[in-house]
Amino acid sequence: MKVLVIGAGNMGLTYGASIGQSGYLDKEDLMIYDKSTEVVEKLREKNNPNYEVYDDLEECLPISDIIFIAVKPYHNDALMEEMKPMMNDQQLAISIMAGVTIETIQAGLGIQKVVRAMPNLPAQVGKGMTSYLAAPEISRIELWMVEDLLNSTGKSVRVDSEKFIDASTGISGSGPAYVFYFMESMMEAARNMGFSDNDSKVLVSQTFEGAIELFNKNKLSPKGWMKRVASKGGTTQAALDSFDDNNVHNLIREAAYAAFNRAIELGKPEEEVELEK
Ligand SMILES: NC(=O)C1=CN([C@@H]2O[C@H](COP(=O)(O)OP(=O)(O)OC[C@H]3O[C@@H](n4cnc5c(N)ncnc54)[C@H](O)[C@@H]3O)[C@@H](O)[C@H]2O)C=CC1
Ligand SMILES: O=C(O)[C@@H]1CCC=N1
Repeated sequence: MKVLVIGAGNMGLTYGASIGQSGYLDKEDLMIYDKSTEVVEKLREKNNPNYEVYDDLEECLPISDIIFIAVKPYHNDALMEEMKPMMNDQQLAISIMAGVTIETIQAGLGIQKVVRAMPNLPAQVGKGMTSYLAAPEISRIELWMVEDLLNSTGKSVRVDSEKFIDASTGISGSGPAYVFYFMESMMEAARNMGFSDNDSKVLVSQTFEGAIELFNKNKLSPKGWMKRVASKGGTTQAALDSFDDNNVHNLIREAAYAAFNRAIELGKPEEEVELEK
């Protein structure tokens, strides 16, 4: 089996590295292609032992069995136009592009076997969360292979409609940025209180790490944990009351819905949406 990753950016390189390290494939069976000469040159300099780097789609696409599409959604139309004449109906495409529907990819590539997946950036450290949906034309055996590839980056959950891919984009896909937003705000508060940059970073990152570990080791809900931290009339309660007074809970929910809605918008035909290029 030969796997091709198209787009050697944040996510494409993550799949290259994770699948490569998983040992599923020999070096010549894992290929990465990018249309940017600069990106390809840099990658070749690094000489990764787990995959081959290509700068010509005609050399790598026709020989691939599974193709990851990891370019930005607004580059998809041009890419699919280039790919279509070289595709055959036995090939299987896995798209990780936000918003782009299975139907769009099937029509754009002229194939039926399409998986739409939504990973997230912690995939880079093997802690990714991916939701995915497979077209009915994909066999059970092919689905196992897809799952193995996706799970090389962390955990995955299979969903039964595209709505849940867009919804998970608003939760786990974009979610790491919400966590970083929170971290940035706490680090800024620490710096304002007089801590050095480094101490602010350690105070905040260890707090996040500890809280997540507690959460994962116990069945207590986040609300339950909040109660354990907060003493009656104490400091935590003062902070939580400030969150409530400022409606932070609803603001976070609204932000997640903004991402969900944007994912739906990205899936509409280009003329209906003003895309940022
Ligand atoms: N960054 C993230 O946290 C996540 C991104 N995604 C999705 O992953 C996709 C890729 O995102 P990133 O890796 O962040 O983007 P990126 O900008 O880091 O990488 C995209 C790469 O695609 C290449 N490219 C563009 N057009 C091409 C073409 N026609 N042929 C070959 N290569 C081409 C670019 O040169 C670039 O190296 C997006 O569709 C995004 O929606 C999904 C989940 C999380
Ligand atoms: O911001 C984006 O559109 C992509 C999808 C999820 C994370 N990054």
